[in-house]
Amino acid sequence: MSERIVVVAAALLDAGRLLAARRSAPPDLSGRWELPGGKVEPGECPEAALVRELREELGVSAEAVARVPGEWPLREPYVLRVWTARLHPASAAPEPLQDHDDLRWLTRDELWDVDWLDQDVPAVREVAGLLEAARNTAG
Ligand SMILES: Nc1nc2c([nH]c(=O)n2[C@H]2C[C@H](O)[C@@H](COP(=O)(O)OP(=O)(O)OP(=O)(O)O)O2)c(=O)[nH]1
Repeated sequence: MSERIVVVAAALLDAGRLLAARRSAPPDLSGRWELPGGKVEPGECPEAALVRELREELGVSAEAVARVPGEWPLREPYVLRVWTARLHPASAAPEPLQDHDDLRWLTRDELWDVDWLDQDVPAVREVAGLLEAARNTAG
């Protein structure tokens, strides 16, 4: 039986918009859009991994807010878990420093304008529900 490796990804939210990142590698994923993140290292807690990946990949200072319910299989042995996250007030703006070549802040109505990785679609659907609920609460 193979060990599962958790990939943590951020639904980084700001003013009702979600950050989408376009992968620049590897070739089979490049050009497709994902939630930024990466593999949890041995002994690391998932929220810390998320903060580390966001710093390395986007140059931001951010924090995990809440787990998005669900877990989605990626290619073996990886599984995807998603947290909502927010930028700290003093954070730099995200830049595609590593693994990505473009970033977009998407409103609820723009969420499906990018070509998400197939395996990310169920996770993005969950996040869409959260954005919808937030919009309804905000009136
Ligand atoms: N970060 C991220 N990875 C995803 C998503 N969807 C998806 O299939 N993946 C895959 C791509 C990779 O095979 C794996 C995570 O790899 P990564 O390259 O982001 O992880 P990492 O930063 O820890 O990379 P490395 O240290 O191995 O170079 O999960 C997603 O939404 N976010």
